Amino acid sequence: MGKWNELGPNPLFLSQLSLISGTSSPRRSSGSNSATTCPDQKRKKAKNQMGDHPSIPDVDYLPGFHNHFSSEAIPGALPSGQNNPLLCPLGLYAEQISGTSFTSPRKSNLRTWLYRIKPSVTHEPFQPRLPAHGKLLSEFDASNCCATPTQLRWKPVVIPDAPTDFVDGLFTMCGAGSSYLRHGFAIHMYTANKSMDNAAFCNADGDFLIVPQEGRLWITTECGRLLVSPGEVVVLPQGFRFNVALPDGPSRGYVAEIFGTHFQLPDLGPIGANGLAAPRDFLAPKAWYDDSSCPGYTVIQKYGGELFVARQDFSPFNVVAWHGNYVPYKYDLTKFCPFNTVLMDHGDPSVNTVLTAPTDKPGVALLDFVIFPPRWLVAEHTFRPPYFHRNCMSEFMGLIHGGYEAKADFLPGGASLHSCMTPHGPDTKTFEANIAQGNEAGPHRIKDTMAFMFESCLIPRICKWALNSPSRDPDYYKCWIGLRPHFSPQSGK
Ligand SMILES: O=C(O)Cc1cc(O)ccc1O
Ligand SMILES: [Fe+2]
Repeated sequence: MGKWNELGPNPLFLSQLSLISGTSSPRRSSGSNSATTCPDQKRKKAKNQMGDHPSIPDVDYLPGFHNHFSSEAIPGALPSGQNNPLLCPLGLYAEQISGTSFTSPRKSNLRTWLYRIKPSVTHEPFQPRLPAHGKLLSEFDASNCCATPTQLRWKPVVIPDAPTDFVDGLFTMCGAGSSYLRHGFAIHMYTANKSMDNAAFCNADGDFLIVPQEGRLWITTECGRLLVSPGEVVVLPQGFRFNVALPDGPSRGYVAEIFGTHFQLPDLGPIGANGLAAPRDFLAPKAWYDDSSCPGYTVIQKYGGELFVARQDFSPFNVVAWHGNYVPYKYDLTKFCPFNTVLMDHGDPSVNTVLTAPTDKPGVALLDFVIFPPRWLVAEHTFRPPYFHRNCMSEFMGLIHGGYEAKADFLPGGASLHSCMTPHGPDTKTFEANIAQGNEAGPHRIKDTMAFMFESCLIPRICKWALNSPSRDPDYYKCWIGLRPHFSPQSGK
């Protein structure tokens, strides 16, 4: 038996893993900034009162995109007038986290100053995490992946019954480039059912954009805490340590990872100064800290696609105050303000870009995050669903809930990949249904849906386990086979 079954981890492997790593019960933080011992006992009590999953306190956020924020869990914890005084207020340590090179132009420079109880460096040496995870990649070449131009679709991956946390439940689907060379992307998915125990994850390779599809994520970061529900997305920038707890248990979702750049808001061009995703709808956490000493806490670092662990005796979420513009943030997709045609023709999907990770070529994205939200379709004498097309960019799609306007059989939690120049478009059912409506179709509101696309200028290589997965739909191509000629040279139209 292998370490993994279908696209997820093998239960036997996971139980061995938790024995080896010595983790036991899900870890929640002490909550209020005062504990001096490991908060496991407190957490277990809270957990029993709440049933199987952690309770979520009310949290509020700082609005704005890439703003220069300041946040203090204790008033006066931020030094005034300088970043690293000889003695910081409250006896804290000053630590900077850089998201861009020190010398990046000011308009793209990202960094944050963290004021913490102990500095991050206070840990034992990193060791390879054993047994090897085996299903995460950040280098994509012919040795570990396959290339195929065929249209690919996957059914929703079953969430395992065996205890699986966010890290063990992550698996790469496809990607291109290299985290070492700071250019590329990876698309992962996750299925999980339990909170991370006494552990934080830290991705040295790139930024994660997480799209939960089932189950909320209660994410503790060094800047504070975020509750992320399906329908919202969260960006965890390169280098931040975070813990993912699952208040609803079974969880599934998608992750786009980008190497060498960060997400930004798209330019709006002729749309003007407003529209699409508004900066004020992006929410960063407020400072929150956990001063527990906690023997056996592990930091799991993804570095060059491999996982390493380091032990320390305290919670890494010990930042009492911070200021800067390099922060985790979340965004509620229902806040998106879509623009589109008001007369004819189907506009290109780029008009629905929420966030873009640029390359050095103007207008060419390493990775665009595009959504297909509820909206009115009003175009006259127009085929309204997505057109048939071949795109020089590659398109990975997922569905959070509802149906997708181009595909009758695309399921929430499923995925599809149409790579560079691979033909695709509406399936036979969608095409025939729209043609049958004729030119008289009135305004139509697309409702109760949220599909999305990760679109990249790089050609993705596909992980072997994704290609061979039982979740893959071998009959996907049949959705177009029924398209028949409507050609009628005598009709004049
Ligand atoms: O292929 C897809 O379904 C995504 C898509 C949607 C759309 O409205 C236009 C082009 C496109 O690639
Ligand atoms: Fe497409």
